[in-house]
Amino acid sequence: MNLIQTDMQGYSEMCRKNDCIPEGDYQKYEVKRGLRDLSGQGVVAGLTNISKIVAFRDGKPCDGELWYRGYKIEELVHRYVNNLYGYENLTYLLLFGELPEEAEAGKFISILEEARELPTNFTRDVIMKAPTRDIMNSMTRSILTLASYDEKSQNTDLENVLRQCLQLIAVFPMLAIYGYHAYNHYENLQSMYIHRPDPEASTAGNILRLLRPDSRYTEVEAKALDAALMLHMEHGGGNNSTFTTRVVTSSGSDTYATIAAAMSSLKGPRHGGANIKVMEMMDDLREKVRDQQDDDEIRSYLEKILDKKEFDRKGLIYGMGHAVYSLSDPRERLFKKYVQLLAKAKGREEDLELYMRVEKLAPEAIRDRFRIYKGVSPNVDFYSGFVYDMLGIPRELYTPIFAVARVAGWSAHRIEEIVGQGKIIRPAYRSIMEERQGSGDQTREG
Ligand SMILES: CC(=O)SCCNC(=O)CCNC(=O)[C@H](O)C(C)(C)COP(=O)(O)OP(=O)(O)OC[C@H]1O[C@@H](n2cnc3c(N)ncnc32)[C@H](O)[C@@H]1OP(=O)(O)O
Ligand SMILES: O=C([O-])CC(=O)C(=O)O
Repeated sequence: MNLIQTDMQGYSEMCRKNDCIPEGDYQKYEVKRGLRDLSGQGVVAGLTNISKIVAFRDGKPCDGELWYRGYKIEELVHRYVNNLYGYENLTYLLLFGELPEEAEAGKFISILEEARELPTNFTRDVIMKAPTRDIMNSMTRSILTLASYDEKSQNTDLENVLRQCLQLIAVFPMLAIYGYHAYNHYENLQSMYIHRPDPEASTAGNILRLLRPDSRYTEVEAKALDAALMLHMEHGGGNNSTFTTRVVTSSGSDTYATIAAAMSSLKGPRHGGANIKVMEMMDDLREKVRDQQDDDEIRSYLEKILDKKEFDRKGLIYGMGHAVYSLSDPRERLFKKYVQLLAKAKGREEDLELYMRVEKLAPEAIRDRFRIYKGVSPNVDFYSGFVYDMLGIPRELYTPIFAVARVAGWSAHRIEEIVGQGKIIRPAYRSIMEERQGSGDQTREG
């Protein structure tokens, strides 16, 4: 161990020297960094019928739009917000392409309820072992281990994959929350309780039920969480975790390995992991900014983040910016309405005011620093952590709750990839390597 540690600095220097690609080479070879051009338009990697994201109209940045299977997200959320089972109805929509009639929705909900069961002793033998604060890792381990309990784990026939996806969708809340309880007990020395899911409750209701010692929650709380799930379920084929799903599916890999890969992508702080980072950043801001009503002081703190002098020194203001959206992220706008309602109900108006100041000041600070051709605005995760906090959900579960929602979108994309019998996804990396021996033909792709 010591030997490994002492040598790391020297090896790192070698990596920095030999892995550095000069910035200008991307322009020279016309390679789009991050597979996107300066205006945020991505390299088109596939076709999908599942959802659509709009950020430009007639070549100009516009307010963002998100559509699931032909329906605007605003319409879907308004339609289902009082239904309590919005997440389940939209899972049906994403997977099968149609909104379910009432009876069909009831049947589908019953299927999910029946599937909400873990193999015998799975909680004791897998979830409780080696507990970790990193619940995304704990869930990923559980997902991979579930394969050992499935006799048809490797079978990629559509019917089997659908069954596996529905089972994973159903048990994701249990993997997340039981993983949290194990961590909270063994690492935080708190009491442990493992509630069984309530067959009469929705996914959102069950998350709150499994989490709380007394299993109680209000209808308003379940509706707010259901709305959060609906907003996080799907975001096109190109987002990092869904693209991972499509890439791994295209190699012919099994459902467990594919979803585990998507989990590993989602947890990154530039993707789904941003929701925890926003909360930590806001804590840091509260500590460092003396007058939280002073815009100049807040702006100066945000600029220090961009200078890598504050917070995690990565230079990022979390919850801001998006790879595709320009003027706005429609999910953030919708979320804000719930935030306002909840903040009033929970007496958190002061916190909300601070969030709204950062929401206004951060895009200005980023715009002044970077040449962002498409504009920068708050994204879906700017407010999501604040909502979860008001619902009493611990931070360790923020990204896992995103995963509970997004596994529906990943499943839809895995199925679309399988039905479409896509080719293996294999883009090229242009090699700028210098040959050191012999002459031979120059290899142009790697
Ligand atoms: C569910 C989701 O995944 S939503 C996104 C959640 N992620 C975050 O909130 C993390 C903070 N935001 C970011 O890191 C970025 O905005 C991303 C990763 C989401 C998108 O990044 P990009 O595609 O590079 O965005 P864009 O092309 O508009 O950025 C232009 C420049 O502004 C920078 N920038 C964009 N957003 C931010 C930000 N929030 N803080 C600091 N710099 C930023 C980019 O790093 C980029 O710099 P570069 O030219 O030196 O590479
Ligand atoms: O689309 C993206 O790049 C990230 C995102 O907002 C999401 O996955 O919901």
